Amino acid sequence: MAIDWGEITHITKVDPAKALPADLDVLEGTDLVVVGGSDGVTAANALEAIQAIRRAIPATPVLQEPSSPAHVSRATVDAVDAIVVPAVYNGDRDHFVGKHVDIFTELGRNGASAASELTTALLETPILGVGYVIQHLESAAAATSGVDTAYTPDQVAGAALATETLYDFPIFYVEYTGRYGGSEDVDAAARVLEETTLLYGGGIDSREKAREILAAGADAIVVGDCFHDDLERFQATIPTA
Ligand SMILES: CC(C)=CCC/C(C)=C/CC/C(C)=C/CC/C(C)=C/COP(=O)(O)OP(=O)(O)O
Ligand SMILES: O=P(O)(O)OC[C@@H](O)CO
Repeated sequence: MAIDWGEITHITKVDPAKALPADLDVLEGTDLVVVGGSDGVTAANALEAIQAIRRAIPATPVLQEPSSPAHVSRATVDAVDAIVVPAVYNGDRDHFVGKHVDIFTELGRNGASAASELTTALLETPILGVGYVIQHLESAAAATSGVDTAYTPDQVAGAALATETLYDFPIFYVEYTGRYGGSEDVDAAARVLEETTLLYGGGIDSREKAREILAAGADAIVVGDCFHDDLERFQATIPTA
């Protein structure tokens, strides 16, 4: 299904290494689901989560965000609307360039010989690059990506502008995963972006925080932990019309 980013204000990030709530109807109000995580993810648990979400909300786009090639399989790729691939501006070289060249080297090699099932599936599926700035230094995402320094708001704006004018990724992501970072970075990024979709994630667990981030200019908020930890709070993060 085509994704109309202009219509998306609430995104749920589902970690396949964590248990899903028994009743997934709670996802009814979210506009898009991303399946991904840094620790304990496998292609098998990712597929299980994707399939359960598809069954619960068949009209909602579902994306997979692998943080390693081991998280994807022919089945996961076939089951989602797009794959999102992070590139971390304030991470180490591997997590902005190295891993991407590795994965496409592998895909090219397979494509040139007996095309593997996974290569074929990937080449038929939209792959969206996401420019990330990871601002919570104690998070698993920061450890995974070699992030040891947070960006100032001016640098966040610079990374956002580079995303739009140089790298041409469709999405820029201010990532505070596990901690609420407030609206300053979003405000800085929103001032320079015209076309690129601006996402904020990290510690959103209330209507007030959701509103603050959207009011600062994010196109959408991403809610992760709260979906796994507290469904009542999760529901409060879904903006009502
Ligand atoms: C296209 C295919 C098949 C695979 C891509 C595999 C690659 C190259 C992935 C990119 C590796 C990379 C840059 C990882 C960054 C990790 C990241 C930004 C994770 C996002 O954080 P969450 O996983 O949501 O956060 P927590 O786990 O901390 O909650
Ligand atoms: O888990 P939380 O803190 O809600 O963060 C959401 C998302 O940004 C994780 O990638």
